Amino acid sequence: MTGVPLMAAPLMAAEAVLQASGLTRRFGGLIAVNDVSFEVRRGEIFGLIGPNGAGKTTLFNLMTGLTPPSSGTLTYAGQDITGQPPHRVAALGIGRTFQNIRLFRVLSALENVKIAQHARTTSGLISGLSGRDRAEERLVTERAWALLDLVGLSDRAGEEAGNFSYGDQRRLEIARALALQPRVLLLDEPAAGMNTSEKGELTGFIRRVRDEYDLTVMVIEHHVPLVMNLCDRVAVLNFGQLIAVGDPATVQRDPRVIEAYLGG
Ligand SMILES: Nc1ncnc2c1ncn2[C@@H]1O[C@H](COP(=O)(O)OP(=O)(O)OP(=O)(O)O)[C@@H](O)[C@H]1O
Repeated sequence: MTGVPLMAAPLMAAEAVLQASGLTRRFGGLIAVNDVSFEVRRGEIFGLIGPNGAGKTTLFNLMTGLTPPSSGTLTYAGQDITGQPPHRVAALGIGRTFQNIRLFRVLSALENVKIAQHARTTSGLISGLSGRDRAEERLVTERAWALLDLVGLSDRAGEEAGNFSYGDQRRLEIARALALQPRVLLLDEPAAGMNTSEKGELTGFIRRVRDEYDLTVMVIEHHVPLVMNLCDRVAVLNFGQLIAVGDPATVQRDPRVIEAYLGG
């Protein structure tokens, strides 16, 4: 995988955007992700569920370059991106949020989104913050407002991110991830810490973001009813192995899935 420039290729409808083939990750004697193969199709919302420690976050880390696989391959829009570092994976169009919120808590919502965008602009973070390139800075600010508007936080743009509720922080994280203009968005437990009404709004919100940005979405979520309602297809991991993939109704009836969740 050296010397070949990776280009973001145009995606066709109904094609596989992401393809994992035999993805495996060992940590010493533990196999956290074990020979996992699946594909995510363009435009779908693809859920990833499984009991604690099943390997879901490790799989996201493999897909975003944070953790290199022990074996197996990952293809994005027809290109082999196995083992690419996180910044290249992000530049190719795979964005993500994290289970543990990673906002700059003392910066405003607007500044958080602007900083994320500077990862993509020529002026960069430092000159962006000092306002050196004014034309680009104006564009970055306009885009940041548009993203805050999309996630319903434009009326709180000046507030420190650390003061926001979990729900608002998670929506701000999504705005930050979108600032990198991804085609695929991986959401790691977006409902974690949300109250009931925030959870209730999440399904409509994620669908709206998917539609407006023409995204493919992959989501890890523990709240099974939410996943079943939100996702077009669902994959289930158990002890690192993929035990089911399919539409929510079929997966929910699968005896291996029932056993994994209820312990037989
Ligand atoms: N860096 C690491 N070093 C060693 N073991 C790890 C590492 N990362 C994950 N693991 C182990 O791999 C297994 C899968 O962990 P992972 O966090 O991917 O599961 P998960 O399905 O996301 O769990 P949860 O739902 O609790 O977040 C666990 O046994 C975990 O302890």
